[in-house]
Amino acid sequence: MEVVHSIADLRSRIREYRRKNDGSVGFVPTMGYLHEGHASLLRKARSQSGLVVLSIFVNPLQFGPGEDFERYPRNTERDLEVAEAAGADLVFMPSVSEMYPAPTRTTVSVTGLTSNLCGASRPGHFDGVATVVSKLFHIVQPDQAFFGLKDAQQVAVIEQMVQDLNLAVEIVPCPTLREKDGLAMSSRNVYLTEEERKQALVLSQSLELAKEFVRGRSSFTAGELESLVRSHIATAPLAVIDYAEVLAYPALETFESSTHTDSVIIALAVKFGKTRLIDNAIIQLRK
Ligand SMILES: Nc1ncnc2c1ncn2[C@@H]1O[C@H](COP(=O)(O)OP(=O)(O)OP(=O)(O)O)[C@@H](O)[C@H]1O
Ligand SMILES: CC(C)(CO)[C@@H](O)C(=O)[O-]
Ligand code: BAL
Repeated sequence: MEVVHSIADLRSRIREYRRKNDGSVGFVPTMGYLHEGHASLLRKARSQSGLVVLSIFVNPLQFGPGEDFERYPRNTERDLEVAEAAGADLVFMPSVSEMYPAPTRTTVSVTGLTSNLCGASRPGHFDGVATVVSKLFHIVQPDQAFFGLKDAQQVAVIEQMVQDLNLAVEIVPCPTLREKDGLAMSSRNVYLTEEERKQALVLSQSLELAKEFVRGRSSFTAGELESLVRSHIATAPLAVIDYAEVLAYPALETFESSTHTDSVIIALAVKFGKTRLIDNAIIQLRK
C-alpha cells in the first residue's frame, strides 16, 4: 500500500497502473477515523476492482459554521493499518490547500434531492459533498465508487450528479454496518459519553420497531410510522430529534399511504448532547 499527498502523485500512480494493467479502478472516499463500516467498503472494492484507491480528507466545504470540522476525529496511523488490512492499494491524503488552492469559484450543486433531511438541517452541506466528490472523481477517474447507505441521501445526491454530468463511474451503494447492539458504526460515535452511547440505541431500535410494524400490515401511512418512531426515540431523555421522516425511496419525497409506494425510507437524525447521529432503514414493500 502506498500513501500519497499530492494530486500529481496520485494521478501518476493511477496512470502507471492503467498503463500496465487491464483491471478497473475502485474508489472509496472517506473522512478518515476508519471503522469496520469503512473497511467493508474497502473489502467490497477489493473484491470488484483491480486497484483500490482510498481517500482520507476532512472536507471543510461540507461543514457549516458551528459544526465539528475542527474537532472531527483524526488518527492517521490507525487509519493506515485499517486501510491496509482491508485491501487498499493507494491512499490519498491531501491537505486542504492541495484540494482548494485559493481562490475556488466553482461549486457543484444538486437541487431537489437536497431540500429535505440533512439538506435542510445542514444548509450548504451537499454542495460541499458534491463539489469535493466531483473533484475527487476527476482526479481519480474511478470505474466504480463505493458509498455507504448509512448516508442514504448522500448516495442519492451522488447518483444524481453522476447521471446529470455524465460521469463515467458506477456508484456502488453498500449496506450499513452496525455494532453488535445495533448502533450504526460512525466516526462520530467516539464523541458519545457512556450514557449517550446507551441511549443512542433508540435509533436502531426504533427502525426495528418500524420494520415490524410494516411487516404486520398491508398498508400504512407515513404519519403512523413516523409517530411510532418518534415516540420510541422520546423514551431516551437525552435524545433531541433533528428529523425523523418517512419518505418514498429513492425519490426522497413525501407520501400519504403506502399503497402506491414500492419502497420507503425511515430517515433519522438525532442529537445526543453535541453529537448528531444519523441512521435509516430502507424497506421494500413490493418488487
Ligand atoms: N456504518 C457504516 N457502514 C457502511 N458504510 C459506512 C458506515 N459509516 C459510514 N460509512 C460510509 O463510509 C463513507 C465515508 O463516511 P465518513 O468518513 O463520513 O464516515 P462516518 O462514520 O459516516 O462519519 P460520520 O460520523 O462523520 O458520519 C461514506 O460512504 C459512508 O456512508
Ligand atoms: C463522501 C465524503 C468522503 C465527501 O467528503 C463524505 O461526505 C463522507 O465521508 O461520507
Ligand atoms: N458521512 C457524512 C459526512 C458528514 O457528516 O459531513
